[in-house]
Formats: sequence, C-alpha cells, structure tokens
Amino acid sequence: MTLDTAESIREESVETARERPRKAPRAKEFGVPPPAYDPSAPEDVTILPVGSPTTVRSYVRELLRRHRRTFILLIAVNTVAVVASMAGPQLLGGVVDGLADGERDLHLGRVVALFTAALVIQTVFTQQVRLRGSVLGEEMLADLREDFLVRSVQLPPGVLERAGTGDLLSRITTDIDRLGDAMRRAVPQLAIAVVWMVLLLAALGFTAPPLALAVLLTLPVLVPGCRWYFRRAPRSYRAEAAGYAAVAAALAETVDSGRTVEAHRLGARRIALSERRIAEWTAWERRTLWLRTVLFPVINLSNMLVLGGVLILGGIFVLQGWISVGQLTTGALLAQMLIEPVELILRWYDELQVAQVSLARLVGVREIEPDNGDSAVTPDGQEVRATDVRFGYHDGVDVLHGVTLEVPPGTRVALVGPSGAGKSTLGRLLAGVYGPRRGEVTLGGAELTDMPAEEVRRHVALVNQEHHVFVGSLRDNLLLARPEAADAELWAALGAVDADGWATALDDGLDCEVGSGGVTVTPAQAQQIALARLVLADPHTLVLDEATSLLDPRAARHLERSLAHVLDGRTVVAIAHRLHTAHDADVIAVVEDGRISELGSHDALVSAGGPYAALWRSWHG
Ligand SMILES: Nc1ncnc2c1ncn2[C@@H]1O[C@H](COP(=O)(O)OP(=O)(O)OP(=O)(O)O)[C@@H](O)[C@H]1O
Repeated sequence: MTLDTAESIREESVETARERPRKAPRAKEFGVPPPAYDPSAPEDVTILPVGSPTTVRSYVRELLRRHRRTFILLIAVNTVAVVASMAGPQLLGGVVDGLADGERDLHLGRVVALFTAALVIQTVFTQQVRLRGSVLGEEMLADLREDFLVRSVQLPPGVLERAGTGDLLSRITTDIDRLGDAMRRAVPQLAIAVVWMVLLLAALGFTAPPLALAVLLTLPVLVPGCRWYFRRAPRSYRAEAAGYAAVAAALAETVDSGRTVEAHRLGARRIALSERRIAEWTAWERRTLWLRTVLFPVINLSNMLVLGGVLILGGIFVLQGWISVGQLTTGALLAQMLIEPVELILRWYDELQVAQVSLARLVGVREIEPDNGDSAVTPDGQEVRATDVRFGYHDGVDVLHGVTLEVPPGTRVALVGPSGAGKSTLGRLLAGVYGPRRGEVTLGGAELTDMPAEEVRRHVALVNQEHHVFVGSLRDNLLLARPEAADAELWAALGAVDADGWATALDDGLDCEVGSGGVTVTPAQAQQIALARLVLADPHTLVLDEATSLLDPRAARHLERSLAHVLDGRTVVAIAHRLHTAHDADVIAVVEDGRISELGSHDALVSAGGPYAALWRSWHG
C-alpha cells in the first residue's frame, strides 16, 4: 500500500468521524497522548437497549441471507472481473518464458488480442460489480430502515413512554445516516475485496506455489501492525472529531453571544475555554498522527516484503530451476496486484468498525419483544376495574401504592389531586399503556396486559397532551382513526368537537395540507383534530389526560360542553386539572400520594369536608 492510500484511509476515517460529534474526552496536558477513549462510557442516557456483538453479527448474516441472490450475483460478476484482470500477468509470463526459451515466434498478435479481450471483459464486469454492489448496499439499507421502522412502531407503548422519544429519534436519524455509507459501500466493497484477494492468492499459488511463501513473509508484520492500529484508531478518530466539534461549538457560541461576552467582560474566559478545547483537540490529533506513523511503515514494509520476497525468493527459485522466469514475472505482477484489495479491506474494515456502533443501537430496538398479547383473551363487558394496583417507573420506587377503582360502563370518573400524586400514571394503567407491578387492571373481566394492544385500543383510548398533526391533508389526519369514514362522518366528527368553523374556512376544506410544511394549525386546533379522531375511532371507554388543557379556559369549557354529548353513554376517566371537570363527573376519585383518599360524587365530597372540599373551596375562591 502506498502512503497516499494510507492517507486516504485516514482522511476517510476522519471525515466520517467528523460527522459524528461526541463529547470530547479531556486531555490533561497539551502534548501528552490523551487517555484512551472509552466508548463504553455512557455519553448519553439511553434506555432502549443496544444490541450485543453476537446479535449484530447474526443480523448482518440474516440481511445477507435475505439478499442471497444479489450477493451471489455480485460475487460471480466480481470473480469474472478478477479472473479477467489476471490474464495480463499470465500472458506476459508466457511471453517472457517464450523469450527465455529462445522461441522465434512469440505470437504477439494473439497475445495482444487476448489481452485486449480480457481488458474489455474486465472493464465491463468491473462496471457491473460497481452497479451490483450499489444495488446490494441500497437493498440492505432499505431493509434495515424498514425493519427498524416496523419494530419501532410495534414497541410496547410503555417502553416508549419510559424511554421518551429522544433516543429513538436519534437512532432513526443519526444512526441510520451513519450506517448509510457503511451499508451502501463498506459491505459490498469488503465482500469484493476479500474475494479479490483470495483469488489472487489462489492464482499466485497455482502459478508458482513456492512464490506464495513470499506473501506469508508479510504476515508477521502486517497482522500485528493492523491489529494494533485498528484497536486504537476508531476510538481516537471519534475523539478527534468530537474535539474538533467542541472547538467549533466554543467559537460559534462566543461569536453568537458577542454582546453578552462584552457586557460581562467574559472575553478572557472565552479565550481560555477556546484554548483549552484547541489543546484537547490537538492532543487527539497528535495521537491519531502517532497511530498513522506506526501504520504507514507497517504497510510500506509489508509492500516491500511482498515484492522483495517475490523477487528475491523467485530469483533463487529460478536459479534452482524450480520455477521459470515467466512464472516469476506472473507472480511478481500478481503480488503487485494484491496491494489494492488489501488496501480496500483495511479501509472498509475501519469504516465498518465505526458503523457497527450505530448498527448495535438499531439492532437493539429489535431485541425488545413486541406486546403481542393473546388474541383469545377478549373482554366480556365494558367495566374497567383496577384491583390493588401497585406500579413504579423504577425498581423499588412505587408511584401507586395499592389502588382499587371500579369504573362501571357509562360512568364519568374524574381523577383529581395534587401534582405528582399519580393521576396520569393511574390513567395510563387504566388505558393499558403500562401493566401493573402487582394487582390487575381488567376490562370486562379480561386483564389488559393479556390482550393484544390493538384489541385494547379498540375498547379504551388514551387522549393526552400530545396531539400530533401528521403531514398530509386534514382528511388524511382524520382517516387515521377510521380509514373507511365518508366525508360526512368526518365533518360530523369535526362538528362534535367544535372544529367545523375553522375547518370550513380553510381554502381546501378537508383537502387542505396541514402539519409541517402545510397550513399551521394552532395547538387548540391540533387538539381538536385529535379529539375528532377519537370521535371517529369510537371506543367505549376514554381516558382523558389534560385533554383540553391547551385551550384557554373559555374555549376549553366550550369544547368540553360540545364533547359532553359525544361522550354521552361512554365510560370516561378524566384526569381533571380544572375542578369544573370534576364537578360534572358522576364519581370523583381524589388521588393523593399514589392512593385514592376519597371517592364519591361532587356534592357528597363537598359536604364530607375532606381534601376534595378543601380543593374545591380554594379553587372556587
Ligand atoms: N415516565 C416517567 N418516568 C419516571 N417517573 C415518572 C414518569 N411519569 C411520572 N413519573 C413520576 O411519577 C409520579 C406521579 O406522576 P404523575 O404524572 O402520574 O402524577 P400526576 O398526579 O398526574 O401529576 P400532574 O398533575 O403534575 O401531571 C411523579 O413523582 C412523577 O415524577
């Protein structure tokens, strides 16, 4: 391998690494090699699992199995291209042998014709290798994206609720991006290079078996040298890239906050910060430079050993009469050709090492078992009941401490209580988002955790503060709840939530594009769209968690009134943040410190003079 190539490997690594800003590890002193970068150190809190090396490997094997045909085709086309490329050395070897034997007619015309034909075949097939390699890479990447997306939308709601969407989002965006290049190029290129190298070695062994010994001479130098480099390089390049990102961030922040820096005389501190970051970055730069100063000589020495070995050993073998001069010529040319696949292997192996971190994060999501439930478990009735339910988000810390609550069909229950008491948590358990740690939550006698999530959603819906408006038309957004609904039903649903006024005023009515890039809807309108979806989905039980909290009090009251007749006859568990919601309910459950401390109607609780009466008095003024 030439220095240029080694440099290009290094540039590739730095470039890819630069796209992956990470926290810069601190180098203690400028000029001293920084501590080894520890990728296992938690850099960002991740709650979703990360795949183990074994699962990552088996996933890659599975991907290759799925694309067996494209893969085999790629290898076959590549084999033809490589075999064609070997024609030149073989033909030249034959000519040299002819010369050495003193042949008068070397058939040069035929040699040139064969050489040209081999060159044409090589060119055509190399072009096909590129094409097939790209197709394989793109297909595998598409599969990976699809697998990940399918598994993401199948994640049990409780897992996402706990993990938050940040980690999942960064996997969908950053990790998939990072993997793009590796999948598109590294996997096919590596496969191509390995086949290439094996075929060249086989050809060398076949042409002049003793010459293959010369290649073995390089192994004691190349193998330990590369192992040493690849153990350290990816970490160091990542750290170097993070250091670079940190320098850029410090400078950009200083420029952005120029006035504040001036006003508070922070100039010296900002300069010191930038200098520290530059020192850390350059320390990592020195380290990667040092790694390369070890790798380059190893690579150059290996190249020299192969060629030198082939020529010196070959010379001896020729003198001994073990091989001919033509065989030596072919062998030397094949040995020279070996350099390119070895370069490719080193380059893409480096790339793959970095990419496998992202792959592990994506494959990790596949390890979460989807909540399949048992489709044989079906509710017999509509009563929702929580019995001695205990639940906590973290081991050993319960948020609900034995809650029992019956919600008969058609009743409207309001959960009230101080902030952090556990109202939303209880609401999520009643909607089947979480399963209780102890006790049970049943619908019509069937445990929610035993039922498939889809089945639970048909009966019980949770409406919370997140009201996502999807990119698409208003109609598309509503049809998500009931794909077969007619326009009249959509308008009726909008009317039921008081949204028909503004929806009619939209230029294209139901066809109006909403969501990111379309007409901007206000938070209150987004909430109304979500509620209209609910009307269309028509579950018999609703858990409303702050369903109307984003509306101003007058609009909220208005919406609640119009919702009231839509909700009529359904079971409603409303987490009430405004006490008038509780006032309208049939039963009020006061939740305090993870327990239900009072249960009864508004009038009964007010006259009981307990915690609810106190809340009511303070709210009512
Ligand atoms: N996803 C979560 N992960 C960890 N802890 C949580 C989570 N959600 C809620 N908690 C904790 O559980 C306890 C109960 O929270 P919950 O949201 O159920 O109370 P709440 O009565 O609905 O409060 P609020 O009226 O403020 O919404 C709180 O201590 C809260 O910090």
